[in-house]
Amino acid sequence: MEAISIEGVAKSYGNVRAVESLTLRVPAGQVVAVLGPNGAGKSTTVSMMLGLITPDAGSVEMFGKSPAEAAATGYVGAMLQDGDLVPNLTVREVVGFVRGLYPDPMPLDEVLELAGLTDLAKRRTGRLSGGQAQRVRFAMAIAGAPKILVLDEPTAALDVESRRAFWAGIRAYAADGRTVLFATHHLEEADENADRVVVVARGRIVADGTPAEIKQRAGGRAVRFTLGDQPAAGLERLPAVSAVEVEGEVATLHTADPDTVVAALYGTGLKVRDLEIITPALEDAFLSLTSA
Ligand SMILES: Nc1ncnc2c1ncn2[C@@H]1O[C@H](COP(=O)(O)OP(=O)(O)OP(=O)(O)O)[C@@H](O)[C@H]1O
Repeated sequence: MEAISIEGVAKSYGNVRAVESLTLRVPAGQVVAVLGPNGAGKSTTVSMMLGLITPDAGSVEMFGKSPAEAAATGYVGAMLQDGDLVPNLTVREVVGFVRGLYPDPMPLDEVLELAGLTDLAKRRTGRLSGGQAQRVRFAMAIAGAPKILVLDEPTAALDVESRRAFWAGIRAYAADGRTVLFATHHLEEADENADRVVVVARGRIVADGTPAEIKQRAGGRAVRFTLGDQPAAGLERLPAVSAVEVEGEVATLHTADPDTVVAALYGTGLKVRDLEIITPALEDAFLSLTSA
């Protein structure tokens, strides 16, 4: 049975189509990144998975249960973008309280350890930094030992150091065969932490694969050289070229096969200077996938 089964869900707000007929099946034990730019429909999808929003069409099941049943039985734990913490309780009290709501929770000390909160257990939550408060939200999400953990842009408020610690905690949690789905708009975060990346744009899935496949699909490599004042016309028709960009005197030919492009380029009669083969930055690759 799939851990998460999202079948043809759709959601509009007035005339904004936030999610359009999205289907996603996640086997148990997979760590999936839902990657997309702002407004792509990630939060709406996550909210439908958790039963916080009812889809206009389609259905969601977690291990065969409805979102409401999955939440009630502790199958799913969630960390959303916001959510206030009760300020006058200690970290240990807050996490302990949430833990007490579940039928088969994780030992409290283990939760605090995984979330990096052991040393902060006696601190009142009103006195935590933004990053520390985010760790408490993570602890609350895993306290019930959910089989499925859903996180909506979990590191948005964290600095680099806290991000690293945070992802180490998630990976440790997932290592026990648990299923994790997280939304992010950082390709690097998806690349480093997910087994599978589902790219969402304008409410639809535009790519789905391993991080390596996604990078490959996003254009792979590029051949860059100084074109000077020679005409760029015709470069896009060279074999294996998927796209051409010219900026000032520099031309960039996107391709999955740079060797073929270089060979063809020398056959054009153009004067090619400063030739290099580059791997475009991950963010550029992501943009090329998500822009219409
Ligand atoms: N409550 C709402 N009322 C009206 N429109 C909404 C509402 N929530 C979301 N939208 C719109 O639906 C679309 C998808 O939004 P959603 O929050 O799901 O995207 P997202 O990918 O999570 O974006 P972000 O990364 O900015 O959180 C956007 O156009 C957004 O403006």
